[in-house]
Amino acid sequence: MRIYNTATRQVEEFTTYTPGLARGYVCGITPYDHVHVGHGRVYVFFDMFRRYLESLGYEVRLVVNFTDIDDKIIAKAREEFGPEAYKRWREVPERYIAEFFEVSKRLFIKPAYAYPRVTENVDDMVKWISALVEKGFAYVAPDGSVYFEVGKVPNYGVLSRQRIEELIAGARVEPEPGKRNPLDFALWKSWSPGEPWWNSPWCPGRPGWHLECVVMSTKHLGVPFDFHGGGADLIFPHHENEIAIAKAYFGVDNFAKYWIHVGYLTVRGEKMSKSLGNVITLREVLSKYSGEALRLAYAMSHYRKPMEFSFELLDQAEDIVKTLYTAYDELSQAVADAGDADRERVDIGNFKAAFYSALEDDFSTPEAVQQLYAAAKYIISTVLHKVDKLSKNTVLAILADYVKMADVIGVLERREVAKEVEEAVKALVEVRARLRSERLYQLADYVRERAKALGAELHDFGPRTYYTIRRRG
Ligand SMILES: Nc1ncnc2c1ncn2[C@@H]1O[C@H](COP(=O)(O)OP(=O)(O)OP(=O)(O)O)[C@@H](O)[C@H]1O
Ligand SMILES: [Zn+2]
Repeated sequence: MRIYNTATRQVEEFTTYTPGLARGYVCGITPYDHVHVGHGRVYVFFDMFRRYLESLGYEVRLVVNFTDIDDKIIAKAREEFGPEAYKRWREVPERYIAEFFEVSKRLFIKPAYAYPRVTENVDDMVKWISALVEKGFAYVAPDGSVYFEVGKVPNYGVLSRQRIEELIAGARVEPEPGKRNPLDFALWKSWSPGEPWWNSPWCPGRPGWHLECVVMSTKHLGVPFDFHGGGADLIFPHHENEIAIAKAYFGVDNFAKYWIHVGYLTVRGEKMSKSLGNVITLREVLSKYSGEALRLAYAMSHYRKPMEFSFELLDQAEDIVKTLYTAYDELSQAVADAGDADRERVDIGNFKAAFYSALEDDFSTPEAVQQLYAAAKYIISTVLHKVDKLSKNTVLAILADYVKMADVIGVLERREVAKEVEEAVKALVEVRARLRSERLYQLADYVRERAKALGAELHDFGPRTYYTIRRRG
């Protein structure tokens, strides 16, 4: 398969350092407020990418961190707890990390290999900084902060394709007292009154963001590893600076082979973000729509393009989810009506081929979703009508191919239905069949209406009746 690599600005063949194993790191949230639909786009993308790699046979180790100490967290704690902030600040990240896990579950995001937190890795970070100072890549400022000296690494700017001179001229980074060069960035930030702090050889303080991600990723994944990603806003300076640190520390050219960046989720063309005040939280969306509908909505845009969020898009996606379940439920029931031999040729091979080749080509989920949806509609319009002319093996093979595709996108995650519900609906189907055989059509229709009101839709295929059960929650 081929994927776009920000480091080379090219769509490249994806191969891993260790055959059969894919190791990746995604920059996690700064847990100082509710997770929003923009964040969701990044984590759902990497979950689909992971599922796709798994479908190709890879073992995937995906690490997602939490930046659980940061200026924004401190500010939020002060706002909430006033003078108590110094003691209670940890409640802020704890609350939003819990929320992240809650919505991840409802979005059917598979658990990561590890979820490292900055506050649990400060000792390692201090060791790294000492080594970087010793190697001459970092210096201690008068206030005890430690800065990384960007000019000491060759090719700074490789990822964002910028030259140091241009960056300085562009004045995109504010000069700060204590820095030798405005592009230098803090590896260790000295403590200010009222802030949380950790001990270090230089001064009490806390680590800097760029260092944190290099330490945590390489700790869990080794060096070099296969892919590193996040939202497109992280290319510069965050990922650029991660690369510079790793280059200095390990002497490797690039500590991750593929750099994968997800485009912005926008509202009226603007990036959804806290600072712009146009945030829609995942909790809000997931109180009205299924996690599967949101996954489909994300998948309907190519990951590198901006995606305009709307509730109409979610309505549309929810309808698709319903069709996907109808095809799954009814095809599962139809297996029992299939015979021993195929008297007709029916398969979903063309949808399957197009589905996988779309993903193979820079992960084109919009095309893949179309193929999955087309397969569902074909199952409903054609396969279900012909099951009595097909062998069980054929029907089972179609079902298996269909489910495998759905598993990559992460839909049909609620396919298990409680046995009691299933039995109750079956009983209604039987009663209705009896009524029809006794020509009591009005009563038969009544049963169907009641079943529908309770969340079970009955569909007739000649003498056979299949049903789909509405998923809740
Ligand atoms: N609107 C968005 N579209 C796509 N990705 C986003 C969006 N907002 C944030 N991200 C990504 O989500 C991940 C977590 O981001 P982080 O917690 O740093 O939030 P943030 O960018 O500060 O968002 P906000 O400004 O809304 O607080 C990052 O990879 C970031 O690039
Ligand atoms: Zn990061």
